[in-house]
Amino acid sequence: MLLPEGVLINGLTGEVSPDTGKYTKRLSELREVFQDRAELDRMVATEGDPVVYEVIEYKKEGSDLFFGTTTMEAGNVGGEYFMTRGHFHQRRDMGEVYYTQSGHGVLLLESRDGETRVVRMEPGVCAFIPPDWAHRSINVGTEKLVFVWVCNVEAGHDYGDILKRGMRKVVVDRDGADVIVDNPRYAA
Ligand SMILES: O=P(O)(O)OC[C@H]1O[C@H](O)[C@H](O)[C@@H](O)[C@@H]1O
Ligand SMILES: [Fe+2]
Repeated sequence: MLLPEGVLINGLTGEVSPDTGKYTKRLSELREVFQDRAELDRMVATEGDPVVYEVIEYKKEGSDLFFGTTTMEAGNVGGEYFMTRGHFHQRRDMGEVYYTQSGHGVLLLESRDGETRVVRMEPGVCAFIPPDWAHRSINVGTEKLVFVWVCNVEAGHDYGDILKRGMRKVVVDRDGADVIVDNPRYAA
């Protein structure tokens, strides 16, 4: 029998206590994700391959739900803000919840038929990600972006389409403001 438990989450650092697993994504592992690969290579070589985000989870064998945090560093690659890979769920009938704790971000979503939506990620905003919308989070601020996510353990990740083609829109820095523009590399 699974037992109830209170899990302490630090909304400024993303620390989860207790946690059951974590991983870090560094810039060199996200080469397909960014437009300016020469600049990315330069940053990897000269800036010590910076951490872009860390995921910490709390998952109990036998449960239908799991949750955790994603903590995104501030930064950009040639003006394109640090972002997650982005994915659809393998299970097309399963959505997700993202509850922003600190920082400033953009949640970029794309439906199967190519509609784009944006939900601003600000502390206190709980984003509803409906089933079958691809989702990517982007740190557009100057501090860490920390959010709690809650998902069904069966949802799974489908990275294929997004890693291959990118999303239709990208979020870039223009004179300190975040703007959403067409992805120059997007190939339908
Ligand atoms: O897996 P990515 O698209 O790079 O996003 C990183 C992570 O972001 C959120 O925390 C999701 O809930 C995770 O399932 C996801 O893995
Ligand atoms: Fe997801």
